[in-house]
Amino acid sequence: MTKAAIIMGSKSDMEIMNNTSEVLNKMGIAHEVLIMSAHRTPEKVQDFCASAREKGFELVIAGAGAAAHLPGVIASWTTLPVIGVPIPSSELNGVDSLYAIVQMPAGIPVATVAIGVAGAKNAGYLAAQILGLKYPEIAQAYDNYRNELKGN
Ligand SMILES: Nc1c(C(=O)O)ncn1[C@@H]1O[C@H](COP(=O)(O)O)[C@@H](O)[C@H]1O
Repeated sequence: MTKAAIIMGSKSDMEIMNNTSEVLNKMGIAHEVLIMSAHRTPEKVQDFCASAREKGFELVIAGAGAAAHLPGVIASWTTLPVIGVPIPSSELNGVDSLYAIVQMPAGIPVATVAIGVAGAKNAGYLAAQILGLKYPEIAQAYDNYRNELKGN
């Protein structure tokens, strides 16, 4: 059953956010990949958030670049946990998106990971750690991965 949503502000973010998909697949986490923008398609964001929990989503990973309001806006519309991935898509190379995503006001958190590919991968692993609290098979997949790392 689908547990996570990967959302990005533009299809131009896909190359980086594919890294999150790959990790979720490796961890056995069924997910949907969606494109929507707090700036360009605000109603789509609101509609998604309004029904996300009842559709079975348990966690949202949101990637955006430049003035990256998307993760914070999603966090404002839903109480599901939101992980934010800063995308280096502008002249400021993702520092703009990092600051936009990480500097949420108290009370409305977005769990912010590093800029770019490393952050996109870590968003997937963090999702596995969170969902692993409920699903033993996901916890096991993440443990297996960590044990693989020790072999390198
Ligand atoms: N930060 C946002 C939002 C948003 O926050 O709602 N919507 C699109 N974007 C970002 O704009 C960048 C450029 O997008 P285009 O390549 O489509 O011009 C992308 O990195 C996207 O995430």
